[in-house]
Amino acid sequence: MDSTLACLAAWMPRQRWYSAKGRQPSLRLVGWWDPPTTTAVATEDDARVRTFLVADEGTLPEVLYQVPVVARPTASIDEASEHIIGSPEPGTTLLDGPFDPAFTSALLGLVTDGGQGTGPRTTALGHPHATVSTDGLVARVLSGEQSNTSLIYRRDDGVGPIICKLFRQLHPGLNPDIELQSALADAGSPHVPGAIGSIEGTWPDSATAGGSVTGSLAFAQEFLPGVEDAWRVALNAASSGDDFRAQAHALGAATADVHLSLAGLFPTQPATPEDRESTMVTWRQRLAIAIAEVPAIAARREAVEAVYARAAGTPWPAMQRIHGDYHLGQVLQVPDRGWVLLDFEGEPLRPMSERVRPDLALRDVAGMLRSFDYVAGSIGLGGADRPVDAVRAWAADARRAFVQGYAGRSGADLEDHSELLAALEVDKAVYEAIYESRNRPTWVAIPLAAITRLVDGPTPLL
Ligand SMILES: Nc1ncnc2c1ncn2[C@@H]1O[C@H](COP(=O)(O)OP(=O)(O)O)[C@@H](O)[C@H]1O
Ligand SMILES: O=P(O)(O)O[C@H]1O[C@H](CO)[C@@H](O[C@H]2O[C@H](CO)[C@@H](O)[C@H](O)[C@H]2O)[C@H](O)[C@H]1O
Repeated sequence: MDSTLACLAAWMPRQRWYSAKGRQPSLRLVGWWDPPTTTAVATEDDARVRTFLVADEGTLPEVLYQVPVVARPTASIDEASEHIIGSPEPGTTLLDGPFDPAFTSALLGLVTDGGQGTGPRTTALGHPHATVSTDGLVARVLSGEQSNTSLIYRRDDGVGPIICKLFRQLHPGLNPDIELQSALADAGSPHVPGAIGSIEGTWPDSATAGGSVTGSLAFAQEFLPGVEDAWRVALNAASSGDDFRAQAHALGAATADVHLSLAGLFPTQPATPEDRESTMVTWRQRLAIAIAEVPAIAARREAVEAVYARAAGTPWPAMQRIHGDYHLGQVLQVPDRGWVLLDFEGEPLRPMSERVRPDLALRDVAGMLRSFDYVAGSIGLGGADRPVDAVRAWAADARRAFVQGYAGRSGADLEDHSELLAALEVDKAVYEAIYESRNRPTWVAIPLAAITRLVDGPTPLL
């Protein structure tokens, strides 16, 4: 067992989903679950599928990771495979589960047919949400920069594609990605993919002797094939100088639609003095972390605090459930359907307990406004042919059109909340500075420049 943990500890730091970049994990085994014996995997005798739940005690608070592995005889493995985790005992090799059909078929079976995976004081319960045919579906791992691991299941003829997201970091409670998107899809919103099923886990609670915790392990949705995400669409448009105003306007309207739906499906509440205080505390704590990790921000500390103080002195709209980490990469452009939103998990750097609370819908508006600036910033970083001023003008146009689309559909007058929106934009840029310094240090210049610009003279809304 120890050697399995040692294999995982050596391998995890190289994985995109591992959050403590640059540091070896200090792993404790919390539990594991094996798929039900009814799934296809049971018939493959030389593959053993096991999903480990391991806590990294080297971070505060500790992070609980979900790590599916497949053990196969070493003799049957291609040594050059990129998906080898290690060899815990002579003759056995552990492989990264999402790249092995024994795991991917077991996962799909649980999500679409139901059933229960089990291990010591650990279970994985499948909750099918829609009836789908899984005949002939073959899995591949979605490549790219992701906090989780997503598998796309499809047939050669393109029939029935499904995407199943395996949550890598586990938290108690229903994951907001499942909670919000399933509710929106069931209410008939065209702005999220259809829900197909999920897996709920129960594992030992490290905080209470003998206690257990229940939380989400995986979520499967309709996969929308052959579409581009809004980041790619916007980047192409900005690089070639194409007009993006109509698309940005429609994106603003779709965002407002989703906010209106969420406000109808989940409770809303007026922003109490306690809500304001806790938001201010979060803003200040985030600023302190950002200054510690990106010292250049220190020179702007007072100016940032002044923006926060101005926002605190204005009326706030009601709080409601929101997307929580809204940016262009979270939206797909789908022909004949319009903009479709994904990934309602909230900001990965924020504690889950905060992400599931009612929040300011303007936080999402601010997130998308920052994203238009990122388009310009990333083109600038890449040394593009287009003049910087032209790309900045493109971003300003997109910003205006998005705000108009949002205001038109929601009926909200954003000018009434411009101080609050400015503070949320600054807070998002502060978050991004932390995120980039940890994950993409060469991009940190984008949020840094934005902080300066935003505090020196707030960007006009329109
Ligand atoms: N239903 C879907 N249809 C098509 N593509 C999708 C779908 N869901 C996710 N994707 C693609 O997968 C990427 C990652 O998904 P996301 O939910 O944002 O994962 P993560 O939580 O790992 O960031 C998205 O940016 C999108 O390109
Ligand atoms: O998609 P995730 O939930 O993993 O979000 C995290 O990563 C994003 C980067 O992939 C990051 O977004 C930032 O970069 C985007 C361009 O790559 C840009 O469009 C966003 O506006 C910017 O915030 C996101 O902040 C982070 O939480």
